[in-house]
Amino acid sequence: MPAAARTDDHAFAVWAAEQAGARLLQVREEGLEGKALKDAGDAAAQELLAALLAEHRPEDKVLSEEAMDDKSRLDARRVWIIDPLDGTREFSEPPRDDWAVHVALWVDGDLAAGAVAQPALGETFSTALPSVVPPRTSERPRIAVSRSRPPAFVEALAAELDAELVPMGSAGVKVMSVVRDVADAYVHAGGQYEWDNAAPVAVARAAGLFCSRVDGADLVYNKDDVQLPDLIVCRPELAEEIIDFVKRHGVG
Ligand SMILES: Nc1ncnc2c1ncn2[C@@H]1O[C@H](COP(=O)(O)O)[C@@H](OP(=O)(O)O)[C@H]1O
Ligand SMILES: [Mg+2]
Repeated sequence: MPAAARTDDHAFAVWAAEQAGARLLQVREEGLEGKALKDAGDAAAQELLAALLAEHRPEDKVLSEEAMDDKSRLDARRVWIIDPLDGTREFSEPPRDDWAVHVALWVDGDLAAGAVAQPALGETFSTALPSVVPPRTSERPRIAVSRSRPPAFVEALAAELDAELVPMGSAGVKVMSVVRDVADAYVHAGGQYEWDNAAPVAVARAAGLFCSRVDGADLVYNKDDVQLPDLIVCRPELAEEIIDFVKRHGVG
């Protein structure tokens, strides 16, 4: 473990996400396919992250997609919100690289640190070294959407903004696509959970991107109900138009 990760939560998030990412790359080499590969990936990454958190941050609570929800987190000051494998479907389709490991830390009411590892891309984005979003390379806005379940309203939004849709897997990968100038916005509705977007939003905010619910409200984490069904992450100049569209048309 790097010395900084002992005391620095940003560095710990990066290290833990990369450890789980390395484990997932190994699992992908074990000859499994389909559901067996998905299940093995979810289990291996969960086991590794749970062990690292128990050993190195024993006082903290954890909210994970792959573990029972321990409600004592609601009275805690520090809660790690993790998705050991986001984009499980794409993980099971090698050599796709649109899957990720999410590690976020929530402290006293808001996200305080986060890392999103994209192991098959060899990249980790984090609050340890906030990303600098490159200048926009596309004149037409590009909107990242779910590859397997794109929300219907995003097509109408794209038509209004004269935008192009860029389908890909994983919420973390879609948020990082905005950080990387592969897309200019990620707009989602219809279902998601805190672990799907906590670490990505921590990273995107640190990079200066706009992040909110689709109606412009704040994203709130470590709630009793962990559903967080919709969000926008975009270049700041696109936020008003997107929220305005949702106010006029809804997300139905
Ligand atoms: N309508 C929905 N309801 C619940 N979860 C959803 C959802 N749409 C997307 N997600 C979750 O968000 C993540 C990204 O999905 P997508 O690739 O379709 O954009 C996936 O996480 P997991 O892969 O961790 O299950 C997926 O389960
Ligand atoms: Mg997920």
